[in-house]
Amino acid sequence: MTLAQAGRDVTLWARDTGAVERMRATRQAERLPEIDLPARIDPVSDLAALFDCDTILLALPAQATRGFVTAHRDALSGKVLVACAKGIDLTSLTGQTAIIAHAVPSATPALLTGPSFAADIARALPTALTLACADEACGAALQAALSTPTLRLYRTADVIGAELGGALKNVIAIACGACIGAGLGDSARAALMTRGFAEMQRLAASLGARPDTLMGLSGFGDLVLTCSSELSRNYRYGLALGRGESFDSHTTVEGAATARAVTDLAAGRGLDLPISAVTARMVAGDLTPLQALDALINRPLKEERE
Ligand SMILES: NC(=O)C1=CN([C@@H]2O[C@H](COP(=O)(O)OP(=O)(O)OC[C@H]3O[C@@H](n4cnc5c(N)ncnc54)[C@H](OP(=O)(O)O)[C@@H]3O)[C@@H](O)[C@H]2O)C=CC1
Ligand SMILES: O=C(CO)COP(=O)(O)O
Repeated sequence: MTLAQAGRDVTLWARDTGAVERMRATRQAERLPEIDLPARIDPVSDLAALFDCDTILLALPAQATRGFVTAHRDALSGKVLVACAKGIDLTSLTGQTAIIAHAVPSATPALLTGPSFAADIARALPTALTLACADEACGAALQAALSTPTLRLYRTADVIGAELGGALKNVIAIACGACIGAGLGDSARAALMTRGFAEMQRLAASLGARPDTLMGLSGFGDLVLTCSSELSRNYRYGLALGRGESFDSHTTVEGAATARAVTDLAAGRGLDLPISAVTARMVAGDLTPLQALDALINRPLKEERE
């Protein structure tokens, strides 16, 4: 939307042919109601039109990326593939760019991440994001190509740090939602955000991320947004857990699978990540929010820096 508003031509592929036909007819997308699609967006359901593009932004749910890039590895060969999903793949326990590099070694993987709700960007509200690419020349070219008058991109070569920030904050957002949903208060949420951020930094460091990346838009920035806004699906899912309510199982809640992946990664590295661990157990239905609180608050006392 923002690229087309800025005068660039965009091909928008989706697998649902009915949804594509409705987009072409109404010039609106069902996921972004009441916002008109600019004329420069061309909605298509034909994969050949997608594969005509040299640069492709992949905005599938994180657990679907591996299947998609593997199924289309030949057609994606040599492309610049920009992952937009925020999650750790449960099968490989890797981030989105590693999945792309594994499935399509000739492609250049990159990542677009940071604090942003799709509806805000589509409405041309000001937004700042992180563009991560290990290939610095390609990263600079993408930064220029994808920035618009309302979307300001910052660049980094620390892809691991950027993707871990975006993935891990979703787990903490579920915990924060559960905290508020269970009536535990804003002070408790601030504690969860802060100690959750410490867990994000600990895991990211052990996987080779640069500490300053976690302090940026893709880490701290997105954590703040997702743990405090009811526009976030991860936060709303947590709210439902906290209130003991059901939640629409068709809604994409990336932190649910990533909480499990984080538990596996932490176990393999001997890391203690208690908030992520109880969140994974809440998501699995093994722990109520009050049992999770009990497990966290009664842990042995320690220094804050540990
Ligand atoms: N929405 C937002 O504000 C933001 C989202 N993101 C991230 O973007 C990613 C996608 O989120 P979002 O777009 O909101 O999710 P949605 O659930 O709204 O949309 C996912 C889209 O992916 C399609 N899809 C799912 N599986 C496949 C598949 N195997 N092959 C092809 N298409 C598939 C769905 O198609 P169908 O309708 O046919 O199921 C749907 O069009 C997530 O990782 C999210 O964290 C990041 C920042 C902001
Ligand atoms: O990543 C997002 C905001 O930056 C979107 O958050 P949700 O997936 O929780 O809706």
